[in-house]
Amino acid sequence: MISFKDVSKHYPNGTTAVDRLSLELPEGGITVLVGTSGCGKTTTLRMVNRMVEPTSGTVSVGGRDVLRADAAELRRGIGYVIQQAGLFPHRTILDNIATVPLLLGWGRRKARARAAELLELVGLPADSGKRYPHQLSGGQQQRVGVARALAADPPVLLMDEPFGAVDPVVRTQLQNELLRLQSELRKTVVFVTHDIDEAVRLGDRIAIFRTGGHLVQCAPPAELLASPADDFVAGFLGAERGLKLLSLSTLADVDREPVPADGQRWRLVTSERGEPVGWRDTEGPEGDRAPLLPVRPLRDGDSLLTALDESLASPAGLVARVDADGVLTGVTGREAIHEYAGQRHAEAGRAAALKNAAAGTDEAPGTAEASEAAEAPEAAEDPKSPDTSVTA
Ligand SMILES: Nc1ncnc2c1ncn2[C@@H]1O[C@H](COP(=O)(O)OP(=O)(O)OP(=O)(O)O)[C@@H](O)[C@H]1O
Repeated sequence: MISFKDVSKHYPNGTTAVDRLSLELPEGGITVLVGTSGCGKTTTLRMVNRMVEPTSGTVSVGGRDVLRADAAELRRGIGYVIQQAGLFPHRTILDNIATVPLLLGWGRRKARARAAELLELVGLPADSGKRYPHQLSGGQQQRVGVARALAADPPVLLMDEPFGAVDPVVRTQLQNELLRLQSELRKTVVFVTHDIDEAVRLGDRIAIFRTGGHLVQCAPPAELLASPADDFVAGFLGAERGLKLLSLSTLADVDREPVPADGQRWRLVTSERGEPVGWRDTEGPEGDRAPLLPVRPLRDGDSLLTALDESLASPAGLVARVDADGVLTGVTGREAIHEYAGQRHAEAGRAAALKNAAAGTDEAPGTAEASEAAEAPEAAEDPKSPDTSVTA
């Protein structure tokens, strides 16, 4: 869908912002560009909609060289979201969202109706449409920015640090919203961030750049975490790579074990409806009258990192697992989580090794050429990216 072939961007002052970049961005997936400040992420992003033109090489969208396209037409097919949303201050929220449909000549009524639909899609109340940007919170403005970018249903969405200016709680909400929207809309998204945790959460693939506009590695998050190409990537991913890898898996991936039977030390006490209410130490001096210790029941969709945390907090070393109604369905122990984490790590590492082997020795692991060369069937699957799954 989007492809960079040997693309460089040199500015007249001698700066090389992007240096011989070759990269294929999978259709319908989120590719996150990360790297140190000034490494060329924004320049790369802006070459997609031709806000910046490459000095050499070819950038194409949908098989078409962007330099041969009419710039205005090209941009209508590409949504663009920036930090601080960039809304027009003197237009209402509805009119902000309707900007591109109006430019496309949709007519006011149809454009407004589409804007109202989008307001709902991004989780804003209908009455916020009549307000002006300054009357919304920063997080709400970002949602409007996303709605505006999606208004004409473009196949491509460029997002340049869209959630960089909001607090961590709102940021997590916006990330969840984006993942929800993306599961419905399947846009080809290019997302720039400084935050590696954000990249791991959102990316089907992560491209890591280093100063001077060099792409160092591009791979699914699990593969990057299990097998960083070099010390720079490892440093960028930070400590606790194993834990970050756990955050990519869910509890559904690990088997349930039976709830401890009577006669075992820790009893999981449940309500009449079968909801876990606490752990009781039956071997303590108070026996069956011992006070209950807290339990935090988890569902299949909770991340394994959360599950590991709960297993450490649980006096029994067990996670209480419940169904959608909160009813106990079994438990999972620390050891099982640990064992699964080890396997996943090894699997992702093997996938990266296979890719390197298929690509020859002189390729950095996970660069575009390398990933094309190896579609290994036994590779690790990336849970977030059905379209790009088994990318090896
Ligand atoms: N118009 C310009 N003229 C000259 N140099 C530029 C211009 N735009 C960007 N640069 C330089 O190109 C390099 C890459 O810039 P770019 O904005 O793409 O980096 P970035 O990775 O997005 O940075 P940041 O994370 O800080 O936003 C930087 O050294 C920057 O100073």
